[in-house]
Amino acid sequence: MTWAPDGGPRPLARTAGPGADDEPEPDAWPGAVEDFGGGRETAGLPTLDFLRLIGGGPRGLLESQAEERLARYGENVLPAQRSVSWPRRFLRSVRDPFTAVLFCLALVSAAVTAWTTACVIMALVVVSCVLRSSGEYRADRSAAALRDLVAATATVRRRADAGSPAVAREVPVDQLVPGDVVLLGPGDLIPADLRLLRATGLTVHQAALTGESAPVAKYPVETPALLGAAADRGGADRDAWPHLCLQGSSVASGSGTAVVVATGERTRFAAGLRGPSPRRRASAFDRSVHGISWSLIRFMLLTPPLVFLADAGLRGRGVETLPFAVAVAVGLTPEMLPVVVTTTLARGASLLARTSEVIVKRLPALHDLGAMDVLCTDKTGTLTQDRPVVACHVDAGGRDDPDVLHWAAVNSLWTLQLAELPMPDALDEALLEAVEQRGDGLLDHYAVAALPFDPVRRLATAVLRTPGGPGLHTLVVKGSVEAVLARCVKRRADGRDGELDDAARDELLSASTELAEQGLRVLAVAAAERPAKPGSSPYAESDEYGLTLLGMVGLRDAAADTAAAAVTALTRRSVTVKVLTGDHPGTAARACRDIGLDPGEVVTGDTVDALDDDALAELAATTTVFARCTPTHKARVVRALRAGGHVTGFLGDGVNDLPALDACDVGICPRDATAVAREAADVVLASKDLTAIDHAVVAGRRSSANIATYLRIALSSNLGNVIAMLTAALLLPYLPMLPVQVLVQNLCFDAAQLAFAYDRPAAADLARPAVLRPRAILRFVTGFGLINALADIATFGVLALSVRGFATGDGQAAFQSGWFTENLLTQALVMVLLRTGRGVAEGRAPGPIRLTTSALAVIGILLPLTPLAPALGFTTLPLFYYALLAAVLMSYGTALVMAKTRYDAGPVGRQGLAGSKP
Ligand SMILES: Nc1ncnc2c1ncn2[C@@H]1O[C@H](COP(=O)(O)OP(=O)(O)OP(=O)(O)O)[C@@H](O)[C@H]1O
Repeated sequence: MTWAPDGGPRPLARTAGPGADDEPEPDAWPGAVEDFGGGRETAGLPTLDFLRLIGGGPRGLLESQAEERLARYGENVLPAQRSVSWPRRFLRSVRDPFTAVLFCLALVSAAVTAWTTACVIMALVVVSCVLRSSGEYRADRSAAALRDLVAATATVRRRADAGSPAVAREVPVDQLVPGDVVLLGPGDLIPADLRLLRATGLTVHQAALTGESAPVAKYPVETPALLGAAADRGGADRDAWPHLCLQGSSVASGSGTAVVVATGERTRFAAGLRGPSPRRRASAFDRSVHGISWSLIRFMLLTPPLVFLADAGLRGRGVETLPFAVAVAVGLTPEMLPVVVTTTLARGASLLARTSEVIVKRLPALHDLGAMDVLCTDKTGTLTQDRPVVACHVDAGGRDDPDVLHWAAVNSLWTLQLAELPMPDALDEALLEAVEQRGDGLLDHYAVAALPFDPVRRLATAVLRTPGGPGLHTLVVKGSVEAVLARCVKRRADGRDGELDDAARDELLSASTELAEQGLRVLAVAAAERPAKPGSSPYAESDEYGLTLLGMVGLRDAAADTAAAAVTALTRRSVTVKVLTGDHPGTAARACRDIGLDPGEVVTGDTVDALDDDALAELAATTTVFARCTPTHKARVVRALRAGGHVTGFLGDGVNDLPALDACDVGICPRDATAVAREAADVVLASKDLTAIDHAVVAGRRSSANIATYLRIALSSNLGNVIAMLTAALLLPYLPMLPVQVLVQNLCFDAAQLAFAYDRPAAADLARPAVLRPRAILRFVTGFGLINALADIATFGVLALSVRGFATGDGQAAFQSGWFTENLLTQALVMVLLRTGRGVAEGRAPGPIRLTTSALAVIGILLPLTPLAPALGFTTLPLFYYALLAAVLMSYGTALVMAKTRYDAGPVGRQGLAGSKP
């Protein structure tokens, strides 16, 4: 990394574009270019020619020009953010694997001319797709509305009219137009395709474009010779061109001023979106819900051939049983799972936004919040207020020395001034404020170059013209004690410079630890005077050597008001909180103690570097605080925790948290986080109150519990029915239910179960991480499926007693009607009794559940008595049957309650949704 004195056209230097003085008026350059796509010809033009071509200038557009261009080129919105049309939405839901399997089963039925079965299955497909697309439409709309609340903004320079000065102001990113001049600082998203006019130590993350994880240096290129070289290096690949910053990347460090060359769908990022979308890492949601779905689909596909073979082998039936076999497979399918999942998550997310101001940007993240058992968080700005106040300033001998504060503030002032950062860092602001209060003049110095703070190097440097020393430059460096000390050879104590031997270094390190243990953030300040470099040779990192340590500044940053309450609440919910910070181990440990979190033994980034992935996973499981972490360390710890089987969340607000936010299962950030953190996070906390995370966790668990309830009840009931149906099919000379009856029953049960999206789960389900584990669900389904099958088989007995001609074909319609009624009634019973939230504390079932279970029971009893009955092959039943059926239902209900009580007290039940690990 290099930087330059006195602003010349050099890499990473504060390099001036065409100055404000020689800037022609915008009207002299009519916006004549239709294609701002940054093609090679335009990107290869010298800056001034390019600005002329696009009708812009470094002082920014006039507001009227910006309006015109907005009308002409449209909003700066990516095609993927536009709303999806209804036909596309419908087609997308058809692509769901459950729907695809149903579709295949309908085709099989049509192939054997079982038209009624085929039609009913198709009706099921259409109902499920319509419900799913409309659910998704509502979910997308509310998610988009929620996302708008945290929409990104960009800092642009615009003028009210030709005579007015340029004013930097925030505009929503979608209002940016070609020719706008944008200011960039650390943590900013690159809001469109940009060409740099100036840059200071600018590096960008462009992993989304190139997959390259390390930040890449960017700088303006103006002279034809340099431009030619850059173009040759970059070739057709514009990501590699140093003077172009492309949408989809973000600022890692430094600052810059750039002109917008392409917006919306003309950006390179938008072009990439037209191809296959990049795969997101598999989250906890993908692993559980998708895992369960695929196990079921395999099971469903196996069922028709098995039923068909059993019927053919044991009863000698032929191809006529195929529609029945298909109907049984359909009966086994929880085809409403996607609808229940979407409705449950969307409802949870919108409730959360209304009640706790938590914005869930990606719906499955709500499930992942509920499943999260470890929350990693950074310290500054999340657990602390990020409003530091200077508490002390000492020289390298430990004596109070205002000069140290003075030089630290000089460094802050000039790194901010030269870097033209849109927003100052809180530490720099605190230093400047402290000096201002003392009435100390900082402008006696004139800086020639600066390298703003970089969280990886943990240093910021300003180069000043040495007052009264012509031909001399003074480097003023501030940063973490370790980073600064490593570049020092002397120390200044009591106004005198002395050698810095190993003993003195150790002494200084322990002095900084002492300050840190008092909860202070510590900055070391150093300086060096040396001959000025000639204008053409830029300063580089390698110039930060041979410094004299001036001393240290301690700053106090109080704990965030609600941090302690949030940690207590999360611990109570069995979520382990871990802190990953770039700060000093002592400061981190003290900050933890201040909020009631035992820091244990603090591990530093150096230790992380020394461990392989397995060893790190082991250490991460038992460590509470990782300090002196670079962004890469934070991401490695998060990945290690995930590899160790933990569903891991990350709460962070800065550019140094970006890799960790990308690596975790669910990324969370506060609303005033940097734009890039807001973009990367799945969940945004809109209020300052950190306990909102606890509310979000509860909402996630509630959603998962409701999805689990649906799965357990749908699958156990379906399994019981299928077992009983197969038994009956093998014993009876006719089918126990006509295919159409199986499908109607299935449709009614599916519709009733949509109410589970509105259920209120048991308090115990909200106390632990809610991971949907296929094995735990399967055990439940097998046990309760068998009880259900027994109830069905008992109904055979009842039917055998009450229906005349039961064993011969004469009683077929009555048998099938009786069994249909029993099926719907047992399903209603199961829905009420197997819900988790039916304890005294939870009160009555919510309205939608009461309504749909009642409707299910009423349809079960009345449908065989309605005019529709003959069309469906039903007939009326003797009253005696109903009396016996009541007895079966009572016994079944009692058996269910007893089994459920035993299950809840057993090892799997006690673990709640989590069950055993898959
Ligand atoms: N503006 C700055 N100028 C110079 N040094 C800084 C500046 N900001 C932070 N530092 C130093 O760099 C260290 C690491 O800072 P970094 O921003 O990576 O982490 P943090 O903000 O302290 O913690 P967290 O990771 O919890 O947000 C700090 O402890 C401090 O010594």
